Amino acid sequence: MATFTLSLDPCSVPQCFSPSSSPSTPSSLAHQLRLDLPGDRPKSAAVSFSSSLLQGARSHFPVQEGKSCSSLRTAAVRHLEGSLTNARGLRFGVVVARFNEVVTKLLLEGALDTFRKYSVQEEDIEVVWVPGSFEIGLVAEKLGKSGKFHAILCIGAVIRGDTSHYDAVANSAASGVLSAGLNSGVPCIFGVLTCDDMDQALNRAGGKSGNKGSEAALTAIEMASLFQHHLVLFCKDI
Ligand SMILES: Nc1c(NC[C@H](O)[C@H](O)[C@H](O)CO)[nH]c(=O)[nH]c1=O
Ligand SMILES: CC(=O)[C@@H](O)COP(=O)(O)O
Repeated sequence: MATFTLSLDPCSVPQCFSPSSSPSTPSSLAHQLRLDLPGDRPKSAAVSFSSSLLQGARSHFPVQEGKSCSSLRTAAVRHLEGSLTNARGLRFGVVVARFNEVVTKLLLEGALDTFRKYSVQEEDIEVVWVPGSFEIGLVAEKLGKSGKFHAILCIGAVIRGDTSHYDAVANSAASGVLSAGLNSGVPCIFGVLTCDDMDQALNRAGGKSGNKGSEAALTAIEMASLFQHHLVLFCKDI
């Protein structure tokens, strides 16, 4: 077994990944990423990463072996993937549009329910209401840049009317959330419905097509975990 130790300057870890309420704070010790690579690693082997700085007691995170891509997993290629099982301690901002509130409240309920089921603590969730989906991106970027959250979940419901207004709001919401993530370096998740009518929207807010708020919360947890547990050790500038 060959062991490689990679030392990282603690100053290189972006502030956004050391939320102010996190139990671990940067110390003068260098981060150490140890990769224990068996000579002939079996297909099912997981690579583990340790960081005493970032995780404290939660310092050992095996890379998840994805169910769907097992045929792509080889001994030589390292796969990094966020996990849904290590959500305790992750902090989430949720931006919710009031427009079509009958729908967005249900999406938010689904999201909060999912956070709870995956052990995200209520005190680690901040919900910010905005007038409509058009306003989501700006607030998401602000929250992302605050350094207080591991991911931002954006919730809205754009429902087609008689004019082209729908396209403007739907496209702006999507590009706003995308920009927020790119500009802040914090995952911003798109939980905004874009529907032709209210029936379509209600079906996706806890009706027969599931709850997209809940699905988006899962995406938020996975992305937060990917960044916090894996990428932060590799990518200084993310
Ligand atoms: N029509 C919908 C809107 N419109 C409002 C805009 O989002 C925005 O608040 C207004 O243009 C002021 O900037 N918002 C939705 O979330 N859903 C809609 O269907
Ligand atoms: C999506 C919407 O924007 C909607 O409220 C606007 O309706 P309309 O196109 O009939 O003005």
